[in-house]
Parts: sequence; C-alpha cells; structure tokens
Amino acid sequence: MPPSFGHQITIEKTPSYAESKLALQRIHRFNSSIKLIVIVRDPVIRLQSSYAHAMSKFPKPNVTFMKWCGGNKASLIQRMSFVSHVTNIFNIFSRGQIIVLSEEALEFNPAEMMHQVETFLGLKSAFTKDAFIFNRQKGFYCLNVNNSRYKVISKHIKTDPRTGCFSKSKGRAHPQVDSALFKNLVILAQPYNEKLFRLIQKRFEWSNLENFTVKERTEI
Ligand SMILES: Nc1ncnc2c1ncn2[C@@H]1O[C@H](COP(=O)(O)OS(=O)(=O)O)[C@@H](OP(=O)(O)O)[C@H]1O
Repeated sequence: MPPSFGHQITIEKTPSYAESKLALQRIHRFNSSIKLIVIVRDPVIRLQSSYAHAMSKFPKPNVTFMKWCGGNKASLIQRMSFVSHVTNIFNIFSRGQIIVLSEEALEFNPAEMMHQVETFLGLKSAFTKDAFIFNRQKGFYCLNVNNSRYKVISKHIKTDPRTGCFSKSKGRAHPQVDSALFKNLVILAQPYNEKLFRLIQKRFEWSNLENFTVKERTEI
C-alpha cells in the first residue's frame, strides 16, 4: 500500500481478492476496520465480458462464445455465482464495512453511484452530475473534460484527455449470444442471484426469466 497523509485515504483495486478467502483473512489481519467496496454485475453479462476479455488477450477465432462456455454446468455456475465470495466477505468483515454496488448502476448512473461511494467513505461530494457526459461513440458515460473539476479528477483517474473516456479495454464489444444459450445461462444463474440478494438485502435488475431478453451490445 502506498503511504498516505492523515487527510488522505488509500484505495486499492484488485477484484481477485474477493475470490480468495485467504486474501480476505489477510486483509482483515492487515487492517480490521478497512472498508470494502464490492461491485457485482449481471452474471450472464459478466460471462460475456470474461469471454471478450479472454479473446482480446488470446484471440481464438474458432472459439465462439458457446464453445467457450462449454458443457460443464458446474464450471459455468462457479463463474456466474458470486454469493459464496460475498458470503466470505460478510463472514470476515462487519456489515458496516461493506458496500455492495452493481456495475449497472456505475454504467448507467455514475454520479449517483459515486455519491453513494463518497458517503460510504465519509468524503465530501466531488462528483456532481455534470462531472460526467454520455459519449455516444463509446456507448458509456465518460468524464466531462469541460467540467471545472476534470483537471483534478484526471490526476487520479486515467482517461483520454480529449474525450474523458476510459481506454479501449474498458467497454469491449460483447459476443452475440444464441437466445437458447442465454436462457439456459439465466436459468443457471438465477438461484445464486436470489441467494445473493437475500444476503445483501437488496436486489439488482439482472436478467431473469420474467424480463428475459437477449441483451446484445455489438457482435464480435
Ligand atoms: N463509464 C464506463 N466506461 C467504460 N467501461 C465501463 C463504464 N462503466 C462501466 N463500465 C464497465 O466496466 C467494465 C470494465 O471494468 P474493469 O476495469 O473492472 O474490468 S477489467 O479490469 O478491464 O477486467 C467494462 O466491461 P466490458 O463492457 O465487459 O468491457 C464496462 O462494461
């Protein structure tokens, strides 16, 4: 951890820590009052995102999303279920130390989500609505480079200074998904989503059999 002054807080971002009980226990030993921000995502979209990530690192043109998912139900469930990881976090840390947020909230309402994070961390509010601007080409909210705080914010958050957007690796095109496969994935994920919602005592509007639609961004 880099040193920080009394008026600063240090933030560290390593998603894989959440998947390791040992890492969580070691973090607790390091600082038992640390605050944790857990961001989860619609698991079916998360799976598409993992595929896009894997293909960009090691391109395999013949490996379609369906092939990549494979027929191993247990392995798919393992990749789409977050509840066991979040249970570990809840068992090791007290509830007041943890905030569970969704990628969807970050993607579609970044100002509101940043406000929640600032409140949770006990910080003064810095991110107002006009700190963000929707970029049609990117398809995401980006930082508003014309906002008076952009200069300060951009010292800490790496974005393209012309657009205020994250790099190409954030917001990759997702694979087109066959609707039968999508439905099967939704069915597999749903019981684990419900367990997670019960644990965290809030719900996210993730793909389910009632609102069933294949969400596609762009074909790759
Ligand atoms: N504003 C904005 N700009 C760009 N990307 C955004 C934004 N808000 C949310 N997201 C989603 O964040 C996903 C990338 O998150 P991570 O940085 O944690 O992923 S990774 O480290 O690259 O694996 C990335 O996932 P993919 O779309 O699957 O690439 C985005 O969907």
